[in-house]
Amino acid sequence: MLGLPDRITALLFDLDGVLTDTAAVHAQAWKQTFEEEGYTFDIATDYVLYVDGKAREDGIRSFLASRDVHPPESEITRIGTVKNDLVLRLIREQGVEAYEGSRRYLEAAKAADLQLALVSSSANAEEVLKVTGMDRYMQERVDGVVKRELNLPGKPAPDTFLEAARRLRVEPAHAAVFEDALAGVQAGAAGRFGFVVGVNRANQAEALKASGADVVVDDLGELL
Ligand SMILES: O=P(O)(O)OC[C@H]1O[C@@H](O)[C@H](O)[C@@H](O)[C@@H]1O
Repeated sequence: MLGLPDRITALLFDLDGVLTDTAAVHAQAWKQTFEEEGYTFDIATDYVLYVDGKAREDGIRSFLASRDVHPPESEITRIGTVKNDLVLRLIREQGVEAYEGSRRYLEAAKAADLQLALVSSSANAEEVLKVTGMDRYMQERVDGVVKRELNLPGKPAPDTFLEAARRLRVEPAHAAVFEDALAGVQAGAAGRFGFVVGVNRANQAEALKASGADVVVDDLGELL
């Protein structure tokens, strides 16, 4: 059913790039922020490898470490605030669109009585989910704010996905993970979830497979 093995009863969705087109906005905001800080920043490599899918501070730490820069926490927080102000401004200016295929998929999953949860690294997930009206599909939300409150390690660690499964009272083996970021697919594989769907929005089907995706699609509508 829905392109998933029969054992799957719960679906855990990433947000930016899986349900909404906000991944590109985040990438653009990170590029502008790091370039203003004096670094070269390539979306196809730097964003994909070091920042995509990770919590804000983890992304900053990981990108700067790739340049052998290891700043104090105050500096990480400062850069994070600059980027967040920018991404919120871009989102306000450009608006947020939910992918039509994803909306249809959520609708079908609800109709099939599957359990649904959102698992996003973003501290802005609640707002983004709400403006698209997709919050009504989700029984649970483990986002960047919850991650901070519970002090959970972020993606590529599996902990945020495991927390969502725990809240839905489902074993990881019976839950499927939907992710567009390499760090997110790695988290799904590390948590031994029953199925990992890689959503290829950035021409990286092979890398998603190599990171642990069981199947790779360009759009969730393909699974219907
Ligand atoms: O800075 P935020 O909104 O808390 O988001 C953190 C991360 O959230 C992820 O969903 C995005 O893929 C990243 O690009 C982003 O950096």
